[in-house]
Amino acid sequence: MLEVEQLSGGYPGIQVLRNIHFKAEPGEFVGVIGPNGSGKSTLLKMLYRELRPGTGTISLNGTSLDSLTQKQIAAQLAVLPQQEEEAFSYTVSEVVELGRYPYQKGWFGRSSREDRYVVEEAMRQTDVDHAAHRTLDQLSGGEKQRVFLARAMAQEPDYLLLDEPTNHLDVAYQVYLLDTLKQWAAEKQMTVIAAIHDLNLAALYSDRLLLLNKGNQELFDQPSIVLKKQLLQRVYGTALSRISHPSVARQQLMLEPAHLTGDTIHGPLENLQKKEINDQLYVTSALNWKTLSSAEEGGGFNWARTFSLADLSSSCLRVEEDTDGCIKVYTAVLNKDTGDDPKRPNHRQVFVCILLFIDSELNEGEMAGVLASAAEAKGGAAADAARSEEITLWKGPVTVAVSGQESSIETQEEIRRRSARLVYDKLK
Ligand SMILES: Nc1ncnc2c1ncn2[C@@H]1O[C@H](COP(=O)(O)OP(=O)(O)OP(=O)(O)O)[C@@H](O)[C@H]1O
Repeated sequence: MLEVEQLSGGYPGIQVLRNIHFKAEPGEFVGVIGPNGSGKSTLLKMLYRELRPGTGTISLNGTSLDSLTQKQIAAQLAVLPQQEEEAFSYTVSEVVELGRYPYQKGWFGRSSREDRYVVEEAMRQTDVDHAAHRTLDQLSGGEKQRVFLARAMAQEPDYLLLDEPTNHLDVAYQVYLLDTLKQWAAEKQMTVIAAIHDLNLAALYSDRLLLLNKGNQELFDQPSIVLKKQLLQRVYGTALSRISHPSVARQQLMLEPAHLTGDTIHGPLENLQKKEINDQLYVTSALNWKTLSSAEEGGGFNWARTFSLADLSSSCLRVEEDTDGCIKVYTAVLNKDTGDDPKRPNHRQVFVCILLFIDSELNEGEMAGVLASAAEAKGGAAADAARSEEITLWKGPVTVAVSGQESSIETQEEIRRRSARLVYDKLK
């Protein structure tokens, strides 16, 4: 276990860190996050003893770093610093071999067969084995980063400290590197402590996060607790939104660029326009609407400013629109004769497309509620039609689009009720 207690200090005449205290368990991945200059690199430097703390202690498995020699520390703890000042005339395999130094005995320690195996394995896992005999100055930034990671892995550490490990890496290698670290951490019960700028990567890979703010420990806890919108907005001083990752159980943070926010238009419902393009009828808007659609293709949540409404080439098409306060509904109803079935001569298919525009701020759950109410109203209209006519089969999507602006309607319940009524009235 790596334990940090009451750690303070920094550089000559500059106090950077104040009272940092946390414990990292074997196999745990701890992400260190915080704004530029908050002290992430300074903390890591203290953990790998490039800097001595002013006060406080750092211990590995209960033994203070102060009572260990540099070689004893290197046998347990490996580092991937932010900037490497290596002699670039070394070859890749020579650099990775340096990782075996803590295990070699005597002044001229020679590589054992095991050393060579570990070096080759580390180069293979970081995908630099093909460049084993090239010198570092012939490699790209990302390739060099992977060579230094291979060197750290060749050290077979119990603790791995990384300062911005995904710097220089393309997205595929970022995921590959962090997946590999996670796997190593679990298999070898290695503790990983990584300073990471990218909050989304930190959220995806960290078991716990240490959030630093101006040298102080703001919070040390699970990602779902640390990555809170209000807290991060205060610490980083920028607007962001928190959402659930669409496919894995983690939170993600979305930035809100100034040129895209404030996308507000006065009276967006009046600015909706019907347009005919190539026999298709569309509704278009100057505003980006957040949408939820039950369409089989392109369904789910989205952003859109052009909405397909109906196919105009059909002769029996009815298109209607209606507005009620901050809600506008478009319905397109297309009757399709399917009278070629002798057992059901009057059987008709009705294709219905519903577009509901709501000039209001609804969250995703509330949008789903409106969509469900509209679909229920459509079902009610279909049942009424089936009673008075021959058998009909109603198909077609419901789409709810919200402007995200303040609304004149006070309750979500009212929005649902009015939406359902508009849909039912237009279809019956
Ligand atoms: N060698 C140094 N001498 C004096 N002050 C330093 C030195 N290195 C860093 N600092 C200062 O210490 C503070 C913390 O820097 P540090 O590099 O630890 O921050 P960081 O969180 O890693 O930042 P970044 O996200 O920009 O990498 C900063 O104010 C920085 O200017």
